[in-house]
Amino acid sequence: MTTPVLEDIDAEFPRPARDVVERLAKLPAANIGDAMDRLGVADSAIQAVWPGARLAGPAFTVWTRPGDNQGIHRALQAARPGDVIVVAGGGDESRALLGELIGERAITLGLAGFVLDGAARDAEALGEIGMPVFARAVTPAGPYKNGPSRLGTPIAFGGVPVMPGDVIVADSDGVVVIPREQAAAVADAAEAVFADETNRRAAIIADRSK
Ligand SMILES: O=C([O-])CC(=O)C(=O)O
Ligand SMILES: [Mg+2]
Repeated sequence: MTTPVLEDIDAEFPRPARDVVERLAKLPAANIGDAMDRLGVADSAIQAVWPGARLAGPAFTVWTRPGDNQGIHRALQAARPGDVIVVAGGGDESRALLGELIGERAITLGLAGFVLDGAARDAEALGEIGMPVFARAVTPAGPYKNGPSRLGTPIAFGGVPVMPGDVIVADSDGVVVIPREQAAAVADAAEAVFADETNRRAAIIADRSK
């Protein structure tokens, strides 16, 4: 399989409408999962590496050899502001694929954040700079940088298929993947779930004081 050249990925990257991403960004991942028949939820072992991290944006997909971050360095040259870099890293927990240096570069580029089917490091510093990162583990062990890697291809992420341009939403419950073609319909359905749960919660609280 050949690797598409970076310029082609940037030109052809099928990103979703920005307003749909903004609507999904306001919703809990749990409500979005419920709105997709409770599917599209990545492995629950993939969690925020600092408390309160959340992100939403179009997926810029990376496949990498486990424990190797060449693909992330390449992605930093091709991703656009607002993108979420989604890394299929084989579930490796032994080597951190990124830390605060890559986090700082992502801030410069205006990226929304990273979700890793692999590990991260420098978790405290990532929290201090406010760069959202979701990972399977944290470890001080650093990555190799030799590849191979692939950008902009379909990947499996935490057991969920991800195409470039699918919408990623992640919060303190974990990571959900919304297929790009369904994003507007899922936003409608998830807003309805959120409204219903808000009303039911208010009713539970009202009952308490009776
Ligand atoms: O050294 C690396 O490639 C990963 C790392 O810790 C950083 O990005 O800060
Ligand atoms: Mg570091």
